[in-house]
Amino acid sequence: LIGVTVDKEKDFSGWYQQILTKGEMLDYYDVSGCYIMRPASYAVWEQIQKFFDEKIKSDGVANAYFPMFVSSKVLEKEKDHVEGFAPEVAWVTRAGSSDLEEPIAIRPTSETVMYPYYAKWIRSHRDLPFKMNQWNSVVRWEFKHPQPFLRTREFLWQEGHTVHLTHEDAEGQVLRILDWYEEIYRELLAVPVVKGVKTENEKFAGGKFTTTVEGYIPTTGRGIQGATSHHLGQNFSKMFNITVENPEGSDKPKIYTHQTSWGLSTRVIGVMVMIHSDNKGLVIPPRVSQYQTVIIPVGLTSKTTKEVVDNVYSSCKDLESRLKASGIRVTSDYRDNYSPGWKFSNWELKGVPVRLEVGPKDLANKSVLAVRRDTGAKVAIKLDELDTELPKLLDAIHENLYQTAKEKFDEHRVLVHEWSDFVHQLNKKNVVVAPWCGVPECEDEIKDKSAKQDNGEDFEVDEKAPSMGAKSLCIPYSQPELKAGTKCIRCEKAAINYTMFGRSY
Ligand SMILES: O=C(C[C@H]1NCCC[C@H]1O)Cn1cnc2c(c1=O)CCCC2
Ligand SMILES: [Mg+2]
Repeated sequence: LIGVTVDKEKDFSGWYQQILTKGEMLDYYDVSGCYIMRPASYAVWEQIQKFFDEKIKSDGVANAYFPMFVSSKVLEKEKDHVEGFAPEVAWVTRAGSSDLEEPIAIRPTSETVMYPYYAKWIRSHRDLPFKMNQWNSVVRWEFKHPQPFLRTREFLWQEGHTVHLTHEDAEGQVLRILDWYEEIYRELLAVPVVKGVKTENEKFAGGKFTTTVEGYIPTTGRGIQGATSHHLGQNFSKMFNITVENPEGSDKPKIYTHQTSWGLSTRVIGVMVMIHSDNKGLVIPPRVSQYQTVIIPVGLTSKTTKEVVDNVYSSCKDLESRLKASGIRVTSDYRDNYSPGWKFSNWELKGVPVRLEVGPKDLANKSVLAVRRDTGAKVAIKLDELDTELPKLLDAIHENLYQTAKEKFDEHRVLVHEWSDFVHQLNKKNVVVAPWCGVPECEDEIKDKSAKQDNGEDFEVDEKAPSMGAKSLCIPYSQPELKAGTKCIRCEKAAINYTMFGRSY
């Protein structure tokens, strides 16, 4: 097993594929666009599930499970948002050698699966707020170039769907979930994101408004949508007749309920890897790493006496059980057919945050040598202080990963007021915050006119690469002050806000 042979800056997608497979996070599968999540990446997803499940349960959300199959008459009930995506819907048309009477869709999302039953179960305003979530997988038969974790034909996610008596109650739900999404990124994945609202062009067509957390990939200078939380208004309750009797009296008209839906998927793992990992392999933030520490015996040669060897191994095993008892996710590498040096590279490839080297000299000093994966720094830690020092070291690593990524994002998010500067900044791997008029046609124009090189030439179209046109990423909640008379970055209309634009995934 050799290390990474591709440079992150020179061949980003080749590098990305290599560290995922060599770091044993993922393997390729014989159905195109589908991948195997191996334990190292599934462990990340489990940490995210643990964190988020606790939050939503504290908010009164119940988990449930609905069938993955959707009949065509039900799926096509939500006309406007399905037909836009219809090419992505996968259908079952045959079982064994006999064709099905009616083809059956595999869920691409579960609105049309769940909402007919919401209409059946929700009768009185006392049933509200009604909150359910599914941890499941969905299928979208994407035709664009697949990317592990970022664009796959099946992915794991959670999809939350809530029902409220009022618009405001639903809005509160949307924003609470958005805050928890931001917290997953910041506190678990050490990834900074910008919270905001999607423009009319980019929002979920079936909803009222879409909120989002937007990430940034420094190597490509591209923005990436991290998760979305939608206010659906009464669009779906009118379509599926999800109503409650009026609390003010049964003679009053029934109330169409106000709904939300929100989703975060295994795409987050791809974002984390792309931001933190390096040319030695994966760098996994400690709070989501399958193993936070790996213990490796060192300093043993063919001349070392059996007594010393045994003492090193027994000390390692004691250390391992002590750290496990204090809640650290620890593993060890006692393979006697590999050298310590080989092991160091192997565990760096896997991205384990801290390596503990344990040798006769260390034990003589009653210490171990801790080596950080993020900076490579080495620090001797007293054996009897490990229980307190190691958690601190892991938190320091998390903080460093987050601050490093935040500085990069802040440095590459530039304020632009002149169109002549817009494309130039994109070509310097920046995302742009610019005054904007809010008109959808203007956004289309910005996308068309921004797929340019600095000399004004178009980029040659590479069907494998995502487009070079800049999309709106979000209207950030934190807005620069909009001075009266400020013009839209692209057209001469008055600007109504500052919007973040960027090339994206
Ligand atoms: O899925 C959503 C909205 C919503 N679904 C639930 C989780 C939150 C949010 O993603 C949008 N959407 C995306 N993609 C597709 C559809 C779709 O509705 C329907 C048809 C197939 C492809
Ligand atoms: Mg899609």
